[in-house]
Amino acid sequence: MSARAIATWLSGPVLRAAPEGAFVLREAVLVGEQRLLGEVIRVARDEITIQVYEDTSGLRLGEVVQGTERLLSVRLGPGILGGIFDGLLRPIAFDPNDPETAWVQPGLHQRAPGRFHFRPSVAVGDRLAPGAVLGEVAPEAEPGPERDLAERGPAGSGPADEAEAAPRLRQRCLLPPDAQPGELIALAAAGDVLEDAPIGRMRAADGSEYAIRLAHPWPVRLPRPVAKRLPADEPMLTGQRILDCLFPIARGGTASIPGGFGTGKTVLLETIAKWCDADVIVYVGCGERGNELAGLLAEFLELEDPRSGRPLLERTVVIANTSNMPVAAREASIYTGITVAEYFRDQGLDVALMADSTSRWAEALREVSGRLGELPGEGGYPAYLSSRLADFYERAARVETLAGAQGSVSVMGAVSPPSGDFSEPVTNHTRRYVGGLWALDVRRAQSRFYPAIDPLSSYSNSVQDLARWWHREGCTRWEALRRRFLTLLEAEARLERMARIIGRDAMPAPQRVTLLAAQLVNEAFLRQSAFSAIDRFASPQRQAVMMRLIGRFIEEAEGLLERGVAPEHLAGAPVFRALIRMGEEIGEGDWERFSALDRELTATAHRLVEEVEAVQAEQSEQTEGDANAGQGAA
Ligand SMILES: Nc1ncnc2c1ncn2[C@@H]1O[C@H](COP(=O)(O)OP(=O)(O)OP(=O)(O)O)[C@@H](O)[C@H]1O
Repeated sequence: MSARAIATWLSGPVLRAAPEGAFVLREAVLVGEQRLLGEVIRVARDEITIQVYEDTSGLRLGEVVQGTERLLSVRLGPGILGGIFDGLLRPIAFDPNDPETAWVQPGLHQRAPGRFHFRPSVAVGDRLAPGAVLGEVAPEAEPGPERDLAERGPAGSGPADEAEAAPRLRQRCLLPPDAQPGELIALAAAGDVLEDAPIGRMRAADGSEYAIRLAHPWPVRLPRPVAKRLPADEPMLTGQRILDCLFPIARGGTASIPGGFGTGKTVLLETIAKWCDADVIVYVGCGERGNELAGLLAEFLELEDPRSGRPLLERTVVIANTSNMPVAAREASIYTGITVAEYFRDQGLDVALMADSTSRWAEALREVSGRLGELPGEGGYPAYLSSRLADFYERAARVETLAGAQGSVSVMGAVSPPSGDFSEPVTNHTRRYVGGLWALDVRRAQSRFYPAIDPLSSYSNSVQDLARWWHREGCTRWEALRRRFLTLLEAEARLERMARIIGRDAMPAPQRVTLLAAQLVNEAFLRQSAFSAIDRFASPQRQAVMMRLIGRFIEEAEGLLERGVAPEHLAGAPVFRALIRMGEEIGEGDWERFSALDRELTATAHRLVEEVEAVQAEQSEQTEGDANAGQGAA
């Protein structure tokens, strides 16, 4: 019999209750007649404290709190993919064409079990370990050919311009990771089944039997077990040049995106969600404005998956907890998001999780902590803020699953520091747990330079590991060019100050070359509009070609300087303008135009040298003539 308790104190989403029976920490509870979902967050001898994840406005003292004898869990199953949920994985009503639901509506009911086509890959009599693959699952409506995700195309192969859509992706059904190992004693034949209906039976070593289903519950705060963690040595490609080439993260890596108001956090996360080379996208909208999220959902509904030609939403899970939804549920949405991501990872998939914004989650922690009367730490946040952030980011990894497949969860979290102050606690603590920092700069955003990532305060810890990948892909100079670009950008920051004082023209020629090269790196490479039809995505091949071309320009500019060509001559040449515009104008696969640009650069360099040599020859002829004339006169 589950325990019950009587509410004795209420404050917003937090309540205290006198227990009648034993509760355990993190147990899910149902509060009051409305059976609002809550979680036990503190257990004392004669009092339990509960955080309620739903609107508590109607609650009164004396309400009954019913224990459930299980930890706060979500039901994971194939029906999640393509869905839009609240923080507790209940479906959210959203249809942009229906004015009633065009606004994100909080979910009130549990997800109804979906019907799926199950094709077993094991047989009765097989001995199965936890996490074993039982078979494949496809949507009932579309039993046609599916795409096996293990057979996915080359990494970052870019948008599919072929008109025909690839088959829908195929999911796998697993024995839950906490199931008892044993023998499969019954199994349904291939056919359509409800997610919740038994598809077979297992007999454990102790003789006990249990049913297996397509869906299984999992406690959100408990990381799902894996066989082992693998080194993160493959990039998580985003299609954004500044990220993939200057501040890359690995599959299974983490990045934080701190940025002041309106600097482009949401657009950047959305762009990555659309173009990154993950199999499954989990997008957690945590405490963001409802209309912003509704806009994102409407866009996702329409968006075609560049990899398959199918709707992007089909391989996306959106977990939305807008600012008008109960504040405590932000915590649930973060843990639910990462649990869902791990569920797909365990099927041998690469998952990218975007959380926008972790600051709203931290604010929720602060609010709940305040109501609990806990001693406030830095910035009013609870002392455990740092460990909560660590718990979240540490669940990102590239792993070998229990079934022996490889999968990964990469996590990218936006941080919204008040007044853009990066020394505030959430930004500061997050920095300690992430492998990459993509710092958004207000000045860049104000000058509409997007993505507004500041190359001087951003970093990546994975450069050396990923350089080997670029090398294997044929871009052997990736690391050297990356270093060159960053050195130029640093030098530019120093020289700009001097240029403002004495004027650019008064600077020595080598410094003017540095400024010119840095201008090209910025304008041709780092600037990349999320809304440009051609440039919103760049494949690694296109990034490598552009990187090499800019590298060539820098070498030519330096070589020309030695031959006496002033940088202004190069800046005035049509090839410089063409290079600046190449991202906007030369699309994927148009390698011939890039080669033509390369040839034009060589031709321009020759022409400029010839011109200078002609002038120099003319000058020396003139000097000689003057000297002869002088001698004659003497
Ligand atoms: N990569 C980009 N390409 C083109 N435009 C961009 C890009 N990033 C941001 N913008 C422009 O900047 C505006 C603000 O961006 P966004 O809403 O993402 O900022 P934010 O940091 O999420 O804001 P908030 O602090 O309100 O959450 C966008 O509406 C868009 O016009």
